Amino acid sequence: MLAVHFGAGNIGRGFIGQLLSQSGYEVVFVDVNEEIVQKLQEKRHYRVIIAGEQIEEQHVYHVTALHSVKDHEAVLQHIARADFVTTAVGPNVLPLIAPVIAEGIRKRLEVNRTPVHIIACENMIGGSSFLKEHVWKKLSEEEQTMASQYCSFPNCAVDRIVPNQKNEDLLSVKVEPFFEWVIETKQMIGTIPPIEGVRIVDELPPYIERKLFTVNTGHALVAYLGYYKKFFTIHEAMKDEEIYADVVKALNESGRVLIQKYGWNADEHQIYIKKIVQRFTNSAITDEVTRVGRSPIRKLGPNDRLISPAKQYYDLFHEIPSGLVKGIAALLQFDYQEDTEAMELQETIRQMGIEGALSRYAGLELGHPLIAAVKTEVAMLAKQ
Ligand SMILES: NC(=O)C1=CN([C@@H]2O[C@H](COP(=O)(O)OP(=O)(O)OC[C@H]3O[C@@H](n4cnc5c(N)ncnc54)[C@H](O)[C@@H]3O)[C@@H](O)[C@H]2O)C=CC1
Ligand SMILES: O=P(O)(O)OC[C@H]1O[C@](O)(CO)[C@@H](O)[C@@H]1O
Repeated sequence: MLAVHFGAGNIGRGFIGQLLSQSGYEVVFVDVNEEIVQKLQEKRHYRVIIAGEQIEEQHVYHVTALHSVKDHEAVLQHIARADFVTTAVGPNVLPLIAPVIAEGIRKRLEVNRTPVHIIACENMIGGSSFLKEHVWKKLSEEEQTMASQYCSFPNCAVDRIVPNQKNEDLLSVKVEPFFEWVIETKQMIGTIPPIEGVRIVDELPPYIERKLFTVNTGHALVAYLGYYKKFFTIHEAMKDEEIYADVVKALNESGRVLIQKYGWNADEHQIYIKKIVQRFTNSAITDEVTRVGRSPIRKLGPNDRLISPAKQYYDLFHEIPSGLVKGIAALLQFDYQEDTEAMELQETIRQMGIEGALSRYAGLELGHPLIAAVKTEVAMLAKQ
C-alpha cells in the first residue's frame, strides 16, 4: 500500500505521514526542501515526540522522499501507483502542485485503472475540491472524463497542533497528543482503505466548520492579541486573563452559530470549547504567536476563521459578535516584519484605511456594520 504525501513539513511528518505509516502504508513524501528530502531518503525513519503531560516517542518507519522538481519522473510514477495522494503544503501552494498531480494522473490512466483518493489536508473549507479544480485545468476534457472514474478528491478536516520545530535532528517532530482527521465520503469513488484514527463522515461541513471556527478561530485570537501584547508563545499569552476571557467569548459566539446552523448539542459544544482552550495552554510545546498568526490576509478571507463566523453571527442574530470583532481588530495590528502578508496588509491599511482593507480582503461590503465595530475595537486597542 502506497501513499504519496506532498509537504514533509510540520503537519506532513507530525500527523498525516505518521498515521499513514502506522496504518501500513509506505509513505513517499514530496517536497522542495532538499535537506529534508535527502535526510528522509537516507534515514527512512523519523521520530514523533508526543508532548503532553508526559513525553512519549513514536517511531515512523517505511518513509522516504522525492524532490518535487528534481525527481519529477519518479513523482509521476509513484502517483500512478498510489492508493492515496495527500497534501499539507498550505492553501496557497495547492495551485502550484496541481500540474504535477495532473501529470501523475495522466500517467496513471495509462498503467493503472484503480481508484486513488487525493486529499488536501489544509486548514481550509473545500481544500480537496479546490485542488481538483486546479488539477482539472491541466487535463483535457477526455482525460477528465476518464479520471472521474478513478480519482476522487474527498474533502477533509485535520486537527493537531504542530509548532515550528527546534529539535536536535532535522526530522523529529514535536506534536501535541490530540489529533483528529475527518474525511468526507460524499462523491468518493470506491471505498476508502482504512487509516488508523481517521473518522469517516457522509457530510463534512459540520465538522470542518466546527474545527475551523473553534480551534483556528480561538488560536487566531490568542495569536493576534498575544502579538499585540508582546507575548512570544501561545501558552504564555493564554496566561493573560484578558486574552483568555476574549478567546472564550469569541468561541461562545462562533459556537452559537455552529449550534444554530448544525444542531450541535450545546452542552457537548461547551466541552469541545473547554478542551480546545486547554490545548492552547499546553506548555510542553513552544508555539510562537507569529506562526499561528502567519498569513493574516489569508486568515482575513471571507470563508476563513474570523470573518466567516462573525458574518454568520451577524446574519443569524442581528447582533455584533464583539469577541470575534476584537480578534479581527487585533489581526489588523499584526505587523510582523518577516511575514510578507502582514507587510502587505499594513501597506493596504495605510493606503486604503481599515474599511478598504476589510472590503478588499474580507469581502465585506462598504458600510457593513461589522466594519464600524472593527474600527471602534481598533481604537479601543490603541488606548490600551
Ligand atoms: N502545523 C499545524 O499544526 C497544522 C497545519 N495544518 C495545515 O497544514 C498545511 C501545512 O502546514 P505546516 O505543516 O504547518 O507547514 P510547513 O511549512 O511546516 O510545511 C509545508 C511543507 O510544504 C513544503 N512545500 C512548499 N512548497 C512545496 C511544493 N511546491 N511542493 C512540495 N512541497 C512544498 C515545504 O517545503 C514544507 O516542508 C497548512 O495548510 C496548514 O494550515 C493543518 C492542521 C495543523
Ligand atoms: O496553519 P494556518 O492556517 O496558518 O493556521 C495556524 C493554525 O493551524 C494550526 O496550525 C493547526 O490547526 C493551528 O496551530 C493554528 O490554529
